[in-house]
Amino acid sequence: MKILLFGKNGQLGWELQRSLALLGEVVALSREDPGGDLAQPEALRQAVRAVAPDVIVNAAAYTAVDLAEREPQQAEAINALAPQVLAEEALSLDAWLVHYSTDYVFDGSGNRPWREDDATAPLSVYGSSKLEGERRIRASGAKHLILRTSWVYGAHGQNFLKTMLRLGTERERLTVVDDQIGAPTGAELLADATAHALRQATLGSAAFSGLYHLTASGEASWFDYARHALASAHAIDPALRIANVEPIPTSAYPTPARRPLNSRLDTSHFQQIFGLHLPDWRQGVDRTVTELLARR
Ligand SMILES: NC(=O)C1=CN([C@@H]2O[C@H](COP(=O)(O)OP(=O)(O)OC[C@H]3O[C@@H](n4cnc5c(N)ncnc54)[C@H](OP(=O)(O)O)[C@@H]3O)[C@@H](O)[C@H]2O)C=CC1
Ligand SMILES: Cc1cn([C@H]2C[C@H](O)[C@@H](COP(=O)(O)OP(=O)(O)O[C@H]3O[C@@H](C)C(=O)[C@@H](O)[C@H]3O)O2)c(=O)[nH]c1=O
Ligand SMILES: [Mg+2]
Repeated sequence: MKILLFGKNGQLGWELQRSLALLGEVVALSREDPGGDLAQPEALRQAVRAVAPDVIVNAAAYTAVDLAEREPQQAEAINALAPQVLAEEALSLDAWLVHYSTDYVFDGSGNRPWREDDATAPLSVYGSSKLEGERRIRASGAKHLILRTSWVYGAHGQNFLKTMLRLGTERERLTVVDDQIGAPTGAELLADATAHALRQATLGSAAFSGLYHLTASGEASWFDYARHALASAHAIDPALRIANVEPIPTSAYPTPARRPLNSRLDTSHFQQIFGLHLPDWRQGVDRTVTELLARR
């Protein structure tokens, strides 16, 4: 099996290079490689045709949530138009397309975990552009796995966990929002779960094609997450001085983009269809904190 991976240097792309290698030959591209730039649809199309993969995995995206409010066209080009091109090419090759989406497609109302068929209503440009990418893939007729995830972190790349470990060891005091609730999800878990699901889908049938929610289990506010990460770091290295983390409402942390309050995703469909267990979010956070501290 031949797999074409886009966005190989992102948090998730990095981990996918490892996980996908067990499934077949992986051709991995970054934005710098010819045909690897999602903002150049014609070159992208030619790259897919030249490789003629059995599976396309798209880990590239425009992920700068606040900046997207000022760059809606760039966000749309990368998060919506490029996925459509990939889907068109997947259809003509009869290949699978694996793509990722986000909790930010929801408006964050209520407190029940969102199911795949719940109504979407993004609050941000990033969320709208990701939703449009989903729609275009679903409309294409290509076999696809669209995996909606949330709050991704990893040892490779930039994320909230690394920011908290940095600020939390530089400052005396950190204030973090406690009214946005979701599930921190490790890029490692996401990549491994993708490979397991993809193996079943490719050995199985087009009946696996669809939209799935895929996150770690349990729930946390950003405040819970920050506090847990710093406590975990302190448990590993008691000599580390860590900030006092204080809860604040979203209203006390103004940002250009609005973010959902309820970002909980119901993953029971994914767990049931693919027979996979999703561990509690703390497990991956603890492992990554350990890895990051060992690197110092
Ligand atoms: N991060 C998160 O919290 C969440 C992410 N997701 C989704 O998961 C997927 C993976 O995200 P994640 O790994 O965390 O994101 P990252 O921001 O870590 O990685 C995204 C990658 O896409 C690359 N990229 C950006 N623009 C282009 C372009 N024009 N052409 C080619 N590559 C480009 C980036 O390259 P460069 O570094 O050069 O910009 C980067 O390597 C995305 O679909 C994202 O929307 C969903 C929920 C949460
Ligand atoms: C740095 C910082 C952030 N915050 C808040 C702001 C925000 O509400 C929340 C998280 O901040 P970030 O900017 O890291 O989060 P953000 O970039 O919005 O993260 C999102 O990225 C995209 C790509 C996704 O798809 C989402 O699932 C989600 O992970 O924490 C604090 O309250 N205190 C702080 O010191
Ligand atoms: Mg961010």
